[in-house]
Amino acid sequence: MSNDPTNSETHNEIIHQLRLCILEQKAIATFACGGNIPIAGSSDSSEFGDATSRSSATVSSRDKVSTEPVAIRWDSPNPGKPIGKAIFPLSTGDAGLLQLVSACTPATFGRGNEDILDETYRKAGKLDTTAFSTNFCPYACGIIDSVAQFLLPSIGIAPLWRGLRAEIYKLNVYSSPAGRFKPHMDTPRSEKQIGSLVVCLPCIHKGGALQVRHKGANQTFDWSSDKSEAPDIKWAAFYSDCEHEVEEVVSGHRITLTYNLFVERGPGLQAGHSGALDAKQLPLYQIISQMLHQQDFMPKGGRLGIACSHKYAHTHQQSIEVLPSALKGVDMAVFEAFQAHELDVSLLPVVGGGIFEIWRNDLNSDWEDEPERSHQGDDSENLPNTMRLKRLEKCLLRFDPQSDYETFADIVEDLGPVKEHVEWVVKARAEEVAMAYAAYGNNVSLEAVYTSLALFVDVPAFVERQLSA
Ligand SMILES: O=C(O)CCC(=O)C(=O)O
Ligand SMILES: [Fe+2]
Repeated sequence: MSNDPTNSETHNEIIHQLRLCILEQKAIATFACGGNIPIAGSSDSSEFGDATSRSSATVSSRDKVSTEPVAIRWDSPNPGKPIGKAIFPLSTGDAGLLQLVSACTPATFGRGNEDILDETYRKAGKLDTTAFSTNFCPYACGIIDSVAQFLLPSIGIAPLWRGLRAEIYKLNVYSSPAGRFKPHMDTPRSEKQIGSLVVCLPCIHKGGALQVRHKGANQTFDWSSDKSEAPDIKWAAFYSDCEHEVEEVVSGHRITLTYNLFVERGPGLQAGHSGALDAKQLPLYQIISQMLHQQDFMPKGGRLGIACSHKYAHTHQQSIEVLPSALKGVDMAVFEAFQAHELDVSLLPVVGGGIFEIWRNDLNSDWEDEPERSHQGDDSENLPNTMRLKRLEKCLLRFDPQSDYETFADIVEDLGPVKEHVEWVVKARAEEVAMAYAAYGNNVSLEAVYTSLALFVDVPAFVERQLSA
């Protein structure tokens, strides 16, 4: 047996169990959900709206959920008729439909830091929110409540920012032939953005399935419809760091409203009683309990590292404020399971190029207070960690004109590794590490970029552990 207690068999077995449990949670975690809402009056439609999780479980509402026909009004280029109007469901050939389609302008997308119009990558029409209005409300028909349940489950730590707010973003039309949007991530518009919602208005079309992917798993939302079906509204929501694409539309027009989803302070959570889920029921909770009870597991204490499954929108000022409440799905579950044992858990950006380096800091500490120093020459190895984080934050703002760094490798080379021992339970894959801004986004954003985070758990020495359960 090894003399080094951190390499004991028990230690290794516990790390192994933790890893298996976290990976299993990641593999079954929800990253997208969707449903349908009948239009009031189309009584032969399925009676209830439903929301479908990744495991295909169907959640039906007891109360009939339906919505009024959806009106869209838009600024029309026709001087004789400056406001256009269409009421959905619409049928192919409807004059209002053709006017709406022709009022749209071509939709662009973000590639690197450029706004691109390339119809081989994205062929769609768009109206900005300044150019249209609608009576459709995703709150009134229960979509936002369903999305919050699937994508923002609240557990026990009384996060203040666990409400969900939807902000309408665009009206899009994907028409045959060739309407499509190839793989991309949705560009975050602030550090509070957690997801995207797409609402498909009833208009007959074929093709145009939305594919959403995360960690090798795929969910398909195919809203093709024909005359034999009662018209309804279809919707899907997903974490916006998930890669997704709209396949080619082969006939008709696929008309959507898109919304950005933000975490906000939620009423009811402020009192600290979210209560929806019990952290003690999380599978990971028991394994952590066993871990803490083992005398030869980190007897002198130590630090565990667990790479997050999702990427997070990062801005200079506010990301510190919103995390951990903006944690997505499985990342929140892992966070909660450790927090429920009253362990210190911090969330830090992870940077690496083959090796993994951590820019260590307590995100709550005021690193802006650190005195400025000159960083010339090779002094960067000696920088205090607070300075490293400060400089990293600057670099993460890729569009910051002050930043001298051209590539991520430059930053790593300049700042050098932080030599702190971390026992990695789950490592980030090299290609996922650091400034994981999407090469293809649905827009160019100067406000926020995606970054990779890891959870770091400080395990106290055995004699200091508070062993309850
Ligand atoms: O229409 C859809 O299903 C998704 C559209 C999309 O990905 C986007 O607008 O960014
Ligand atoms: Fe998108």
